[in-house]
Amino acid sequence: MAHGTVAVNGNARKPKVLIPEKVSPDGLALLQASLEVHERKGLSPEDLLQIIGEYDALIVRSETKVNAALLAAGKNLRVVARAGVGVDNVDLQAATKLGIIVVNSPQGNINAAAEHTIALLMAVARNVGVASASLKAGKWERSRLVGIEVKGKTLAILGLGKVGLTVARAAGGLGMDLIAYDPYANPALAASANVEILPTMDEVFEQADFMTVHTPMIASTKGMIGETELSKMKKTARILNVARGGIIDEAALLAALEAGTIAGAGIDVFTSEPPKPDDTASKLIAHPAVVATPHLGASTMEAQENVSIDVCTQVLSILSGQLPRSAVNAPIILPEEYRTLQPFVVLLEKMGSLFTQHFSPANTRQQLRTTFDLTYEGSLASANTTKPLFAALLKGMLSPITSAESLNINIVNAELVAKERGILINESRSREALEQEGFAASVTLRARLDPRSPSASRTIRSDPMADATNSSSRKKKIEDQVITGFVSNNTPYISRLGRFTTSFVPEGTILIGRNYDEPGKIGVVGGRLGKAGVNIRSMSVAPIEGDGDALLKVDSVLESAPTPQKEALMILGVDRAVEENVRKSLVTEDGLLEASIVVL
Ligand SMILES: NC(=O)c1ccc[n+]([C@@H]2O[C@H](COP(=O)([O-])OP(=O)(O)OC[C@H]3O[C@@H](n4cnc5c(N)ncnc54)[C@H](O)[C@@H]3O)[C@@H](O)[C@H]2O)c1
Ligand SMILES: O=C(O)[C@H](O)COP(=O)(O)O
Repeated sequence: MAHGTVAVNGNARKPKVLIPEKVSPDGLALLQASLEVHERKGLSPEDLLQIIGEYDALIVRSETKVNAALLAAGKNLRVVARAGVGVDNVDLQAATKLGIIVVNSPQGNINAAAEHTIALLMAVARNVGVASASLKAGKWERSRLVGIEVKGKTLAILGLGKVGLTVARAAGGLGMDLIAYDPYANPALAASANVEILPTMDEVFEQADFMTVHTPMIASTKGMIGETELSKMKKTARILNVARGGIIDEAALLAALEAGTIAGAGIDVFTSEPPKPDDTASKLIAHPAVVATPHLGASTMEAQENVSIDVCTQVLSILSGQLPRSAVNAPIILPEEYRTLQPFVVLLEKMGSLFTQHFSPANTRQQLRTTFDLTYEGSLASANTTKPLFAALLKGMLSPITSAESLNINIVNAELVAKERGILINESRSREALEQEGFAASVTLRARLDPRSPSASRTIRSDPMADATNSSSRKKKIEDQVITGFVSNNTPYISRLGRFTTSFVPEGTILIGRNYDEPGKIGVVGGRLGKAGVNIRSMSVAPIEGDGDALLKVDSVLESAPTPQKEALMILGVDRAVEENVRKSLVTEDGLLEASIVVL
């Protein structure tokens, strides 16, 4: 059915859309012809709950709390559109369960957020806020309000994604030197913006005259700038946050400003918005060295026009049965492919996430590899399409480092997203039968060390010989970052991880430990986990792949070990999160050589 009408009790009616917040009229105008558009600002949550049942679409910004109760009351709701990026105010899980598509506008306000960052940068450098307040109070304080210039100063960018790069280009125009920390940044894009990517966060904090934060707000970035990080900054340094409240620990920032260990801050976002009078954020806002704005990053006429047109176009698409451009929770797989590919979609998503978490820079002290070989083996080599598998792998790879709203990956946009992120995945098919292994199909993901081809983000080779021909010349360049998986009885399994053969279900919180293959290791690890209140639910021990007796020769750290020793991998499913100090406590002479925690 077209979006012109929907059938209610056999009677056709125009679909209805509710807009309870200020959304630019430019997009709403697109809806008027075919939908009944109701702009109803100032509704209480109770009012909203009362009327939501009448509507087919809901368009919001960040203030409306689209919680599970509201979604459940929305009997006719097919789409919730967020006119902006952040979907923190939408219960995504509940929406997905109810089959309601949530869309957003991931690009529409990037420039506005970047320009706002530059506004805060200049305001902090030149005391614009204090000076304006002082003048309005009838004072003329020229000597007290001497500022600094930004030209020639070092701007450190934490998170070199869409906003971070736009800030970099503008700040480069102001004559600033640019450095960044972002383990997952696209090096080519960084170089094109004259940004030097530094390998550690410490170096970035030490060198910054100005630091600006543009990471997503996810578990790994929450409070990532605290007392320790701030103490590494120059006393003359200033810090900016136009990303999300809570990435910088507000109490630590206030303490650093009060102690004079940093010189100033420009803040647009807060842990709780609007901050309550007793919140630390309110003390921060009141501090004379702080320039603060009430979450205005996206508040420009242009950005509001962009996001409004973007989401309204998507509302029209969804109501007419088409795939939207930026659905936060859209299905990766079309119904007709569901039966055959769905279990492998799950496997590939898990493999991608496992790759990022296990082989992440935190564990290996290396950057995430950005060129991969993905081989479909056995019956999977004859699949009509591998697009959903490619999309699932990419989604899995990015999920541990990306907020939900930026993770809108589906079969329509996966290749483009990979290209934007600088991730090159070469797909190939190998029809060799796998029957002897006990399952019909498997998938192998292998990271490459060799220089990457800059052109395509997805290439497919169906000739298995192509791999064989090149394999010997490439062998030395390919390192141990390999994962193989298969599906049995609709359950995904990992059968190889790095140099180790294994068999485990990638599900829940898993501790992966590499150790010398000696008695007593499991006892040591189990004891230390037990002491920290962590129960082991499942366990498997994996020898080195292909040759359980192989001696350790490959790892550079261990090459320098006095006598080569056998190694094994310990894979423990645990019942709760393992704190960083507990993980570290496992890496000792009598314990593990290396430990990573992954959540799958
Ligand atoms: N104030 C506003 O009104 C406003 C407007 C738009 C966007 N935002 C916020 O700005 C932020 C950036 O948005 P974006 O569109 O550029 O996102 P993005 O996903 O394009 O970029 C985020 C970058 O952060 C990097 N990153 C992830 N974890 C990291 C870590 N631990 N250390 C260093 N880098 C890490 C990622 O690799 C990525 O390059 C988001 O938090 C977004 O919600 C705020
Ligand atoms: O997530 C976003 O898009 C920005 O933070 C802006 O939010 P807003 O639409 O409430 O201004």
